[in-house]
Amino acid sequence: MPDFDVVILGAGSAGYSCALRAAQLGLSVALVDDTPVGGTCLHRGCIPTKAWLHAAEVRRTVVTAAAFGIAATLEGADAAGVRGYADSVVDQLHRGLRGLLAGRGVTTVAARGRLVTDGAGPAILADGELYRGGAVVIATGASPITLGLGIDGKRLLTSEDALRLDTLPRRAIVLGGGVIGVEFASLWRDLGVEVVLVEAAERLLLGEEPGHSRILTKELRARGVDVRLGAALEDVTATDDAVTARLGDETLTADVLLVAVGRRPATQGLGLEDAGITLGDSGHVQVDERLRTSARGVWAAGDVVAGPQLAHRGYAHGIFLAEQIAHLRGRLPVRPTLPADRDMPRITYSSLQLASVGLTAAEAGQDAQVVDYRLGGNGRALLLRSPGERESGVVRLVRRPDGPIVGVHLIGDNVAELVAEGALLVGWQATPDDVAGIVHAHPTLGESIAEANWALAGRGLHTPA
Ligand SMILES: Cc1cc2nc3c(=O)[nH]c(=O)nc-3n(C[C@H](O)[C@H](O)[C@H](O)COP(=O)(O)OP(=O)(O)OC[C@H]3O[C@@H](n4cnc5c(N)ncnc54)[C@H](O)[C@@H]3O)c2cc1C
Ligand SMILES: NC(=O)c1ccc[n+]([C@@H]2O[C@H](COP(=O)([O-])OP(=O)(O)OC[C@H]3O[C@@H](n4cnc5c(N)ncnc54)[C@H](O)[C@@H]3O)[C@@H](O)[C@H]2O)c1
Repeated sequence: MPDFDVVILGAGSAGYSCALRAAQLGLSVALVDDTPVGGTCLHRGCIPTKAWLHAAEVRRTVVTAAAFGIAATLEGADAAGVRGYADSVVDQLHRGLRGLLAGRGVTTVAARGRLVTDGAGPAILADGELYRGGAVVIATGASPITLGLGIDGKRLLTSEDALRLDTLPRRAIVLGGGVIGVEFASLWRDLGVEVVLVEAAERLLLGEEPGHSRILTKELRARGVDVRLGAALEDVTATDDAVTARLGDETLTADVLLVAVGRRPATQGLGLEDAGITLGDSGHVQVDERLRTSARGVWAAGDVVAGPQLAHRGYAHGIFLAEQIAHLRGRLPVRPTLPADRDMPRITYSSLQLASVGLTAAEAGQDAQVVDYRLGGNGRALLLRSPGERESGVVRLVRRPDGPIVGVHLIGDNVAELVAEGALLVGWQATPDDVAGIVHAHPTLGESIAEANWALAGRGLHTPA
């Protein structure tokens, strides 16, 4: 095999974005993965879960149609049908990605790989072939923590199994009230499943504003999810017929139990330590501020690097590394900048949705200025709720004293689409006065950001004096 400018191990969000950008900058690239290009996000994560969430929302729309004056009868929800819909979206994106990689001349290698180093520098060994790179990027992602629970894909599930079910469970236990647990609890409930959501901490979604966690918990409970906080499951047993688990004095019985207690970096068995790469206690690859590992010529990107595990962070890492490597080879005059983890927007696509970027009020400190604008005052937000549903949501802006906006925290229907404006406000370090003159169309959810800005600037329009 010829040498490449860049050899990338792992074709997920981080690896393939690095490949595409590097090829665009004129570098020769090999991309090694033993699964279809696109990684977790495309095949087992973001896209299929959002398809299931959307299908669940369609079912809920039918169930609540009468409240809008529309007569509709629900005949059922078909797991195979939802899977078919999810697969069709994944397939289309996968075909597009393969075409893009081929079109840019990226050499894709369908094989499991490992890092080797010798006197000639780093290389990836895959299928008995050595792919040597001027730069090697480790982007092998993460895999579910299973707590030794004996995942069987039928009764005891990871999120990947939950996306491949042939039939919907009647009853489900979801272990873990982080992003994956909350998204599955929400979508399964909307598909008619009885759900118990068990979280060890005292609230759901620990990284989010505590008040927003409370609103979400209340909303999930109102929709029938049995949310247990500060709770520990013991004695989990799966049989052919059911799964049981002890929760305090109670025994819970369900058709399936989803384990969603976090994901650990996939860094074992890759030859990393033999090649001189230092791993942290959590198994993450240790990198410096430019994503350099401790082995010369080897870089790391995405979920293998400690920090928020998000597809768009993977893209940001991949693009940054491609530009960094091109810069070092004199192909790009500008030295790129790595976006900070703090500026990564975060979204939980449950119903209600949570979306945020930047610092929470507590992180911003005691002297931070905080405004909460209730979406009950926003016409578009009210149109999206069924008549009679009380909680519309909240927009919270956090500002340094008379300084820039450092945090945007949203909860409500469809607020995920608003977080892009939040990312602009926080990323550009805008003050409320900087943006007070920008007109937002009516009636849109975006007006709620304008209202919250005006309130911070001391000139709220539709807010109490
Ligand atoms: C259920 C679920 C839902 C999610 N939803 C969202 C969401 O809505 N938004 C969001 O931003 N993030 C979401 N995520 C997180 C997101 O999927 C990850 O942050 C993202 O995929 C990380 O990209 P990556 O490139 O670092 O790793 P991955 O996408 O995991 O890619 C790593 C690749 O490396 C390959 N690989 C590993 N070892 C080897 C080896 N030895 N040889 C060859 N190939 C190897 C793997 O096969 C894989 O294809 C979700 C995750 C899950 C599990
Ligand atoms: N919409 C999105 O962006 C999205 C969607 C899904 C996943 N993801 C990414 O995937 C990663 C993994 O998600 P996750 O939800 O598995 O992990 P997580 O770390 O977000 O949440 C895990 C939760 O499980 C709880 N927990 C841990 N051990 C427990 C136990 N024994 N009993 C009960 N609760 C326990 C933790 O307190 C925590 O709240 C996340 O970091 C996230 O960034 C993102």
